Amino acid sequence: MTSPATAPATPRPVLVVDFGAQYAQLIARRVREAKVYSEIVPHTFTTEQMLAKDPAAIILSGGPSSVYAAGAPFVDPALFDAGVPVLGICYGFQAMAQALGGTVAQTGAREYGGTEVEVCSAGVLLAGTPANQTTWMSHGDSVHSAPEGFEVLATSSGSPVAAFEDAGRRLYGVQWHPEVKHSAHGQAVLEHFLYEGAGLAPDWTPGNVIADQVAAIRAQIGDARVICALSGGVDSAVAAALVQEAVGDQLTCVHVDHGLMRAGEVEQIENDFVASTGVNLVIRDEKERFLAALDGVRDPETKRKIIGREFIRVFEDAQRDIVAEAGAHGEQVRFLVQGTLYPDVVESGGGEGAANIKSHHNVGGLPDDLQFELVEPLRTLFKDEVRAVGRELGVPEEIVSRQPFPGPGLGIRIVGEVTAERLETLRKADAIAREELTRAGLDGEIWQCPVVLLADVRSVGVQGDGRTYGHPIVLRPVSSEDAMTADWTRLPYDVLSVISTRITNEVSEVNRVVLDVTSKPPGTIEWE
Ligand SMILES: Nc1ncnc2c1ncn2[C@@H]1O[C@H](COP(=O)(O)OP(=O)(O)OP(=O)(O)O)[C@@H](O)[C@H]1O
Ligand SMILES: O=c1[nH]c(=O)c2[nH+]cn([C@@H]3O[C@H](COP(=O)(O)O)[C@@H](O)[C@H]3O)c2[nH]1
Ligand SMILES: NC(=O)CC[C@H](N)C(=O)O
Ligand SMILES: [Mg+2]
Repeated sequence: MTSPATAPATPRPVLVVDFGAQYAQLIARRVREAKVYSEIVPHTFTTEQMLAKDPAAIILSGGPSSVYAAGAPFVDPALFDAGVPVLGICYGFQAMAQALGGTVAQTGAREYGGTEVEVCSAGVLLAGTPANQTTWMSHGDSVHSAPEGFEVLATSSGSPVAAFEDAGRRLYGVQWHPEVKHSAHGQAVLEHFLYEGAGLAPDWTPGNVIADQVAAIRAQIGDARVICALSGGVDSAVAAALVQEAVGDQLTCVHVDHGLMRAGEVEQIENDFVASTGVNLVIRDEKERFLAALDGVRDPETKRKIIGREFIRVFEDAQRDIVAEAGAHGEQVRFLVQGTLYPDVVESGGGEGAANIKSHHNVGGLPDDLQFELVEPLRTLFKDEVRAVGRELGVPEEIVSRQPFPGPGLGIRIVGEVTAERLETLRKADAIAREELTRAGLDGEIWQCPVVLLADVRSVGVQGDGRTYGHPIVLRPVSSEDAMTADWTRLPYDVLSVISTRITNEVSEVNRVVLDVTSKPPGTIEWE
């Protein structure tokens, strides 16, 4: 092994080959967490292009295709003869099996979410992990027989071969997603591949994100003025802090009060946020504008696109006002800072070949005629990495540890048309749920808890001996590491009971409260 003194400045990367996975970036990140340097490359890279990067190992990601379908991305079998250790995950595992002479087919038993696997031989990959373990799967195809020379390590009810390895050739594969925290021993599996399988040492520590970003922001913005879209949430607060660190008072933050915020939120930003961060903040009251733009709209993607477009129109107005205030010599504000994170990009179909699940207002929902140059210092990071950066920058803990709240706000938590009355109904129900969860001391356990109004659904109830025909409220408490996957939070029944009773007593339009017990996948966190 190379001694530190002679180690090259840029270590040999572990390449993550992206087959259009929702989780490719997550794989890279788990590798970085294991203190091994990692980069993502598209599956369109040829074997020569990959080998030109002198990879220390290669990980083949999952993906939406079926390996046996016409035109599906495939792995050049020559890759497996290059002497580079390879780990295949889900689609990558199936592609590897097929390329080396194994068989892949649909079993008819699809496995989504938590799945039990039975270890038949731990090998290198599963060494030291339990004989029965819960993994996170998301697949419809399975490997039926392993290629010659491979040992089968595990099986599940829907996967005759759920993991295999050929330790001699340093080739490994798993049907489940070890990069996902819900796979009980996922990180151990990755580390076994990296340390034992590929013989790598945990000697790469991430560079100083803050120093790098501050330098990059200075280079991008120079001495120009910049506005930051500030929601009061974690991401934009940390993005604003980074930009403030880089260019100081060239920055003005703009918060859009679109009428889709929860009870008390705008006041909180106006008072607490400014007091604790000292940012220069403009709040724009745009409630009427957003309600008018959403009038009659029921389709979730249309709502998202409208909200994304109106956000930008408001920032354009804000920049005109800032210029006007600066007088005749005021220059245009060309730069717009957004707290975009990597999951927003992936879910908007921004990852190589990844499917568009929903257009996040700040990515896929942006209008085509966008005039601003975007400054997005957090675009490759995940939430917990952003929180770490925020703490390092001294952003107050009550902001850094806040639960996420989506930019389109309650607009995508009303299933059906958004109206002022429905917003009021949802705001009341949401305030009750939040108050009771906080009172029960559960905020730290929950990633977030969307409260959703099924405005187009009505059901019969009985209240005060009379018939009611009201709307249901859905509680969607989830636990998650990074919002890429999630599980429903097992809240205590007595807390659920108090929330249900209070909502049906205090919010007259609601006569039923239901609990969403779906993991992600297959559900997403928000309903729209
Ligand atoms: N009401 C708003 N006013 C101004 N900008 C907003 C508003 N809502 C969202 N944004 C912008 O859109 C970005 C994405 O929103 P998102 O909710 O993902 O991030 P956040 O609010 O900063 O953090 P969190 O995920 O913790 O809620 C924000 O970082 C911010 O730049
Ligand atoms: O700023 C945002 N703009 C959006 O358009 C948006 N849509 C979803 N979310 C948040 O993203 C995370 C993942 O949500 P989903 O599982 O619903 O995709 C969850 O934390 C959601 O609250 C959004 N945030
Ligand atoms: N998540 C994946 O990689 C899925 C692989 C393949 N599309 C299947 O359904 O089996
Ligand atoms: Mg937010």
